[in-house]
Amino acid sequence: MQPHANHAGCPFAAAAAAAAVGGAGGDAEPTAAPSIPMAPPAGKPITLGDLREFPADPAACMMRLYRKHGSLAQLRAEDGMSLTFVFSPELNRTVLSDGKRFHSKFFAIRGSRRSAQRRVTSGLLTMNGADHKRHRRMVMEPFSKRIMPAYHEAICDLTADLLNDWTPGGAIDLHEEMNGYMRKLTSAILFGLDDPELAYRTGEKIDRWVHLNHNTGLGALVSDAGYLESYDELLDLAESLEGDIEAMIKARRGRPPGRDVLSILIDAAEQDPEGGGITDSELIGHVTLLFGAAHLTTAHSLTWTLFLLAQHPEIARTLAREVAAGVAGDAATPGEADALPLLDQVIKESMRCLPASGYSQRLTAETVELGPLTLAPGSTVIFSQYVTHHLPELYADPMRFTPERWEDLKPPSYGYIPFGSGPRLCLGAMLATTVLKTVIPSVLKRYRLSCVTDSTVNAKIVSTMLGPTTTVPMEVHPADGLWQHRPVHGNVNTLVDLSHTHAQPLRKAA
Ligand code: HEM
Repeated sequence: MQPHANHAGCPFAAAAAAAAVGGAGGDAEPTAAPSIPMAPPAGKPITLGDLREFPADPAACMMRLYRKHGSLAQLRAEDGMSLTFVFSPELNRTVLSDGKRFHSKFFAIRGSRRSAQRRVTSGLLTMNGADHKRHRRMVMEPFSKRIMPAYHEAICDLTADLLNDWTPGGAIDLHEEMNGYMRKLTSAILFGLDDPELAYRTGEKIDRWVHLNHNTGLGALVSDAGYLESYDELLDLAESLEGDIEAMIKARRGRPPGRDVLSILIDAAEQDPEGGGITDSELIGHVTLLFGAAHLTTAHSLTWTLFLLAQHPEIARTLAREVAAGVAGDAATPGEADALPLLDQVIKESMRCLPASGYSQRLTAETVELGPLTLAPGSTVIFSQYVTHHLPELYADPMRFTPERWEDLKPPSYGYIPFGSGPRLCLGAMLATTVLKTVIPSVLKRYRLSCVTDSTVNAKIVSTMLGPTTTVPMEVHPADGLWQHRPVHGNVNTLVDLSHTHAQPLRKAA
């Protein structure tokens, strides 16, 4: 049993924070233990401290390190274990574009070699080099542009169901609504619409499994004896999950090709021009990863975008007008959505201010010199969307939600990375953008949302994903254009500046 192990550079890296602190393990190259310095070596961007500061509050910890050291920083513990952070576009490029020296590693808990846990964690993120390249080409297939219309139909149907359940004058927890919506949508897109209940149940299991991976990782980190129990539960759940997905693979093989991701993947694997295809256990790993990668990231992005609109009434009102003028039916067609400039700016700005993927990480595959730092093989290097997106040299007044900045802003490459960049660029970016560009206009066509006065909205980067840790209470009103700013409490105010937003001017009305 190996609950302490390594992690992936992905929003799905459920136990990533814990694993990052756990350091190299699993089947990684061992990290050489450097001698223990009593004070940081002079001239090096090193802070000596407790590595648990990082998972305790990743955004605050990274911001502290950035303020102290600038774009390269290392947090080093007394025992010599360290986490190295890069924040600038140039250093992001160094780390993200070089898959040979900077490996992705799936999150900690891989299970023993023949366990179901090992197989469900055998997705793209455990692969590097030629293996990753070959599998990525096959896994890419269901996310190509020509397949998007099939998903758009499912997105519209489920959006209509969601919005039919809201009533003007009623209240919702936006966080819960968006999570539930994305669980249904991800299940439908991945596993098909012909057995939505089985698809949804499997989705629920994957969610639970992701959650347990995180808890088990953290439990191991803080030496909580309870983690052993959750580790057993995790292994049981992995077996049950594997059984469900195996049954679905078997059922798909007996049928004409379907339009869900699983069917397209089975097909792509059978036609792999290089031969080799995808084994069933690799398929199980890919599908589990895809679910985890898609669900919470997109749900958080939806929640943050609608929350930020409710906090910025001028922008919401102008966007609602743009939508009313540019969308003929209840839901925007892809063509209509692409012709809404403010919608595009709002989504870009929301993913800049509150990026659903707050950081990701790599492991050095060999000794690497990074500025004045020498990193031994197996060292953890973290890059952060949250910090890079708040660099004042890239984004004026970075704490403010200002969609109109995107009218003429062209950040340098690797300076705006909500979906990562380089050889591991998010495969679902187009799908996630289609979801955002369909759901947001549909909500605005039917409703106006306002935050509940004096409610508390807290947020944190958990398992690499920046999402709410509380409810996000909203009042639902008819689409009457009367958007109002209602202040909220909570630490979301430390992540994005929500003060005086009602007075914020919008330079150009749509
Ligand atoms: C708003 C929603 C999303 C965000 C913010 C997001 C973000 C990211 C980021 C930052 C990475 C790169 C991680 C790294 O370099 O370590 C990534 C990778 C990935 N994402 Fe997404 N993602 C989203 C939605 C999706 C969806 C909908 C899917 C698929 C259904 C998906 C599938 C993947 C996969 C498979 C990878 C790994 C690619 C590889 O290693 O080659 N993501 N995502």
